[in-house]
Amino acid sequence: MNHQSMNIRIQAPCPPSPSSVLPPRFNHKTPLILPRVNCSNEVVSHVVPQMEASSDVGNSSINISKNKRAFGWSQKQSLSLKQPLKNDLKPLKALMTSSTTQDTSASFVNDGKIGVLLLNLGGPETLDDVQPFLFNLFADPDIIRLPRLFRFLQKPLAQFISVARAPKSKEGYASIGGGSPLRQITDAQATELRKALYEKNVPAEVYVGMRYWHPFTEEAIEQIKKDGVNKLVVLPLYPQFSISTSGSSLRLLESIFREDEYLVNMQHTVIPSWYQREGYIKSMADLIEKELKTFNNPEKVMIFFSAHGVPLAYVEEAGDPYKAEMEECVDLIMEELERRKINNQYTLAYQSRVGPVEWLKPYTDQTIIELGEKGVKSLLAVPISFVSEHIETLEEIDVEYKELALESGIKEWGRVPALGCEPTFIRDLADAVIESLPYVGAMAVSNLEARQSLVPLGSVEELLATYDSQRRELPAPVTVWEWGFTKSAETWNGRAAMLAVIVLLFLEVSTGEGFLHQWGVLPLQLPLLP
Ligand SMILES: C=CC1=C(C)c2cc3[nH]c(cc4nc(cc5[nH]c(cc1n2)c(C)c5CCC(=O)O)C(CCC(=O)O)=C4C)c(C)c3C=C
Ligand SMILES: [Fe+2]
Repeated sequence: MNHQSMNIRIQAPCPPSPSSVLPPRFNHKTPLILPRVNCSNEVVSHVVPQMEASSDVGNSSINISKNKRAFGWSQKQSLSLKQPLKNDLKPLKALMTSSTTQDTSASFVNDGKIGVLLLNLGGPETLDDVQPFLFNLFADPDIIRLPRLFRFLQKPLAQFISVARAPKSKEGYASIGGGSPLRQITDAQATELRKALYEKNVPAEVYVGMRYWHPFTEEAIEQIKKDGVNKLVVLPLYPQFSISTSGSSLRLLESIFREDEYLVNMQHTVIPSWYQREGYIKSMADLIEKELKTFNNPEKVMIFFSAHGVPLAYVEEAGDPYKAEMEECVDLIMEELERRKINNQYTLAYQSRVGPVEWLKPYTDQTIIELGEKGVKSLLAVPISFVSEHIETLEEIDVEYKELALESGIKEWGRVPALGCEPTFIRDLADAVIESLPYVGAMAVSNLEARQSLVPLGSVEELLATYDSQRRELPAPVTVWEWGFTKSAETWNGRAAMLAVIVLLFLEVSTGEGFLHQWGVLPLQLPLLP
């Protein structure tokens, strides 16, 4: 990635250097909070605890330990700032307070029009949208990665898989009311975030850019340009970073930025993940604490964190920090609960796998069965990877997993709602945005201290350069053949079938004849994305 071509304006004291990319693991210490689904219009008072912000930026260790205490951070996530900070690193001071500071905002708000771009996945709004939505999803090389030689088949394959999967997906969406609630909830979150920013004296417009359905990221960017935004904070609505979610959206954004005169000159910064923010952790703990009280014996309930899975190779071969961030997130929530004298047993599993390859384990369905076998009687499901209700909470958890749990001997079942527009959460998102403002346009910071600082901020291209440099081609899931009815055999059969499909598709596309043409799947109606 060519940093020069992005023409970032550097505000930081030190010039950019090739070593200025963020560390390989996107384990950034950014703060945030989230609340619940009822996006009301209530006016929210500012209750973020005021922290004692030292004016002595030079003595970083003192500042940081104060913050750690105030946040109640664990030893595990303590900051590794060993060297003293330089006095000229002013933005860091702002980032060290969770109260986010009217004074911080004042100095950055006045000279420019601020925009916040919320990135999300998007979902079909009607049943007719389901197949084209799935096409967009499977056409994304960050979701299905074909070997270089077969890249030209990405769209035909996406068409094939989306058509094949659409009936099952449609059933799911039909059962939750005929479409995904994602757009409505994300719009409401944007509205509440704008209000929260305004209440903190930071007037900013908030935009929603979806990856696979309306309003597409491209549409949001057009609006951002029309509105004359010149300082942009990019905030993916995924607490934990994954190549398949935030990474994919940032990659798209980077390609849009690269090709656009206006955007090349717009200052921006990115908050790549924020699962470790005090506000988010406390909001999750609040929801869990509240839901536990609905059980007959709250202390006997197994807290069951269920995260959306990703293929194992993303983590093991491509360096996706998703699993590590997820585990740390769960630890932080449990530590917060322990501080509240809630010492329940807990577990983490991964749901929603698709396709023939191995995904992150343990799988949610298998874990539920095992817990039933072990005699667990009460289970509280906690969706952990996403902050809105969506098909995988409303259908997969509430219907499929609940049924499985009851069949497996679990007697009492509960589910924590997604955060949605919980006021504490939205306020913390606003704080995260405000804390990032000093970094808008300043991300080519070569300063080691800044890169080690608590905030995982980075410009789009720097983040992606880092993650690209870590990542190799996604490998085959199994490399050795084993005889018998084994996992290996299953995988190789799957691969053989996939190869056959690819060859057939290739023949179809090149000859214009075949069973897909007979079924009307081909010729393709491709241009769903610009
Ligand atoms: C952190 C959240 C998510 C991760 C990680 C993720 C990875 C991932 N997903 C698929 C395949 C599908 N995802 C689908 C929908 C969907 N996925 C997420 C979140 C994550 N996905 C959301 C929020 C949604 C939208 C839900 C809605 O309400 O509309 C779908 C479509 C639904 C279905 O048919 O099941 C698919 C397919 C892969 C392959 C993947 C990682 C590589
Ligand atoms: Fe997904």
